[in-house]
Amino acid sequence: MDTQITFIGAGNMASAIIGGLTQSGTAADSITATAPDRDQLADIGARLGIRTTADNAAAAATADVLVLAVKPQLMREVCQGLAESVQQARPLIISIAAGLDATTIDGWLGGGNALVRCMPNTPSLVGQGASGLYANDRVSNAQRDTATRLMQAVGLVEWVDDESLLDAVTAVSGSAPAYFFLMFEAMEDAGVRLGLPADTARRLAIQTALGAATMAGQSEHDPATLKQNVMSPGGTTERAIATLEDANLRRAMDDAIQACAERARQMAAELSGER
Ligand SMILES: NC(=O)C1=CN([C@@H]2O[C@H](COP(=O)(O)OP(=O)(O)OC[C@H]3O[C@@H](n4cnc5c(N)ncnc54)[C@H](OP(=O)(O)O)[C@@H]3O)[C@@H](O)[C@H]2O)C=CC1
Ligand SMILES: O=C(O)[C@@H]1CCC=N1
Repeated sequence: MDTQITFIGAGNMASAIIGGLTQSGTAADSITATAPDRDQLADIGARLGIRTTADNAAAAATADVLVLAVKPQLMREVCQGLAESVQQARPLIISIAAGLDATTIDGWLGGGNALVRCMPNTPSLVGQGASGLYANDRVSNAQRDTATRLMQAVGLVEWVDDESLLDAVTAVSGSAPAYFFLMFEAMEDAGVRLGLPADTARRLAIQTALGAATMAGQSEHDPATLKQNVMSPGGTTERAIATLEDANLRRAMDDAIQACAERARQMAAELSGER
């Protein structure tokens, strides 16, 4: 029988991963998702063909892999409701919650669990996700492979040995699709100011990002060299890049990424106090 995967929570991130999994060949009937809202469940069930239920404990009882995908603020209550099933079935737990540390979640689940913390991102929906993973010391090599296979089905997987680095992963990839979406908004607005139709400006900006990302991923050159290759001396790009450097884009990006990681640490401190 296929590995049974249960998602507790069927929101943005869970549906992005589930959508990516079903598109990459995972059998829909091996996936179950739970949520309190039956309309939301009916929608995701109809869209993705997966099993759905509002009964968290029952869904956990039959899981080989249990993905915790609720908001961090709800995690304590949800885990405590799952503890009995988890203690009996002993699935591999994968938490995708920002901030919350493995020991806290394991404690809420009654302790002694093999637990992987994963920080994914929403491009998982189109098979272009990027996830950072950390395993606690109860996770076997076979379970590590299971977690790798699961998340590799929806994109890039990078393991970290130090759990605190997941806050950096959150800042550099988990939250980062939003940084690029902000950039697309800004580029579209600027293109419109120059007279382009909005949809043309949007398509050009998005395709350029896709092209630049694909090129940077495949090239033997680093991003600084690729950037230099676009900049003809005295030309247009040089002027644009100088403007961005003068506006201190690097500093703004560094501030944003440090603030994001700091917020993840803050959330962990706030929420683990409830242990
Ligand atoms: N969004 C993102 O880009 C990323 C999110 N994450 C993490 O993923 C987790 C989920 O975030 P996101 O998907 O954005 O949040 P959403 O609010 O979109 O999804 C949360 C889901 O949990 C459901 N839910 C609420 N209460 C319960 C309950 N008691 N039992 C079962 N399900 C419940 C919600 O249902 P309802 O809508 O009815 O309340 C909803 O389906 C968070 O911990 C976040 O830190 C990690 C990486 C990226
Ligand atoms: O904004 C958040 O808290 C979540 C975690 C990473 C992306 N979204």
